[in-house]
Amino acid sequence: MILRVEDLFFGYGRDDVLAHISFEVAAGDYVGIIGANGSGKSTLLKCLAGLLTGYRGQILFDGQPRIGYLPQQSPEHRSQFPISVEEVTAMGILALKPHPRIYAREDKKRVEQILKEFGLWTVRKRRIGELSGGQQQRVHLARALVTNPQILMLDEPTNGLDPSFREEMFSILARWNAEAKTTILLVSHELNEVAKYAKTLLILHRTLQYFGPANQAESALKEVRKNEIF
Ligand SMILES: Nc1ncnc2c1ncn2[C@@H]1O[C@H](COP(=O)(O)OP(=O)(O)OP(=O)(O)O)[C@@H](O)[C@H]1O
Repeated sequence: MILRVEDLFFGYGRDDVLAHISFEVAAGDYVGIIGANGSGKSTLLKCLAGLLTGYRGQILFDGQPRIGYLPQQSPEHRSQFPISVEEVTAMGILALKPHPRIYAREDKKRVEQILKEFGLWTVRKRRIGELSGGQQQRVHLARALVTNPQILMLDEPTNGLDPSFREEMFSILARWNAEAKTTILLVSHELNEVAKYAKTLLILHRTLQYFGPANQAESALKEVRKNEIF
């Protein structure tokens, strides 16, 4: 068990967006989080990533795992910030360091390694905003993975990407899950891909509708499809 959630409640205002959420994630699992628009998926992920406080209930990790987080981005929010691919990736490492944030030789090596792995080495000096949407998302993923996190949380990472980049994103995640044993929590609307790659499904609609093996989620998935919430 790497993560346990016990009777989680969260509301932005008076009404709860999440209620009575309890589940346990085993180390090395790949959890697909699905549900209708507004069902609380991003909110749940932000609570788990430590970005939202003020929830009730418990979110317990085994030890202090490094967490990689990829926020939701829409194509119209692509970065115009004048920062290079290499700098964005290095920020993944620097963000974890205490002040003063010294960029050591081994950090530079690690950044080089991940940029090469993600096919970004040749564009490392380019401003991130000059890249295609798919390439930008690859940079964000490299930034989230450069510290070898034990848990990777992603909020609709294929949003706005064309099918070839979508497929690439799903296979990169599957490879990290299989080889590096990275535990993955993925919010996605790509129901077919999630059902194909995730080992566990979490279906949310303010409360937990289903949490269990993806290959036994047939009737829960039928319900989701019947209600045309995708
Ligand atoms: N910062 C916020 N302040 C107030 N309400 C919010 C905020 N963020 C989300 N909400 C509300 O909380 C509810 C759940 O939103 P959330 O973004 O978690 O859903 P979601 O399942 O991720 O939706 P989508 O699939 O559309 O991304 C929605 O009713 C939304 O309007």
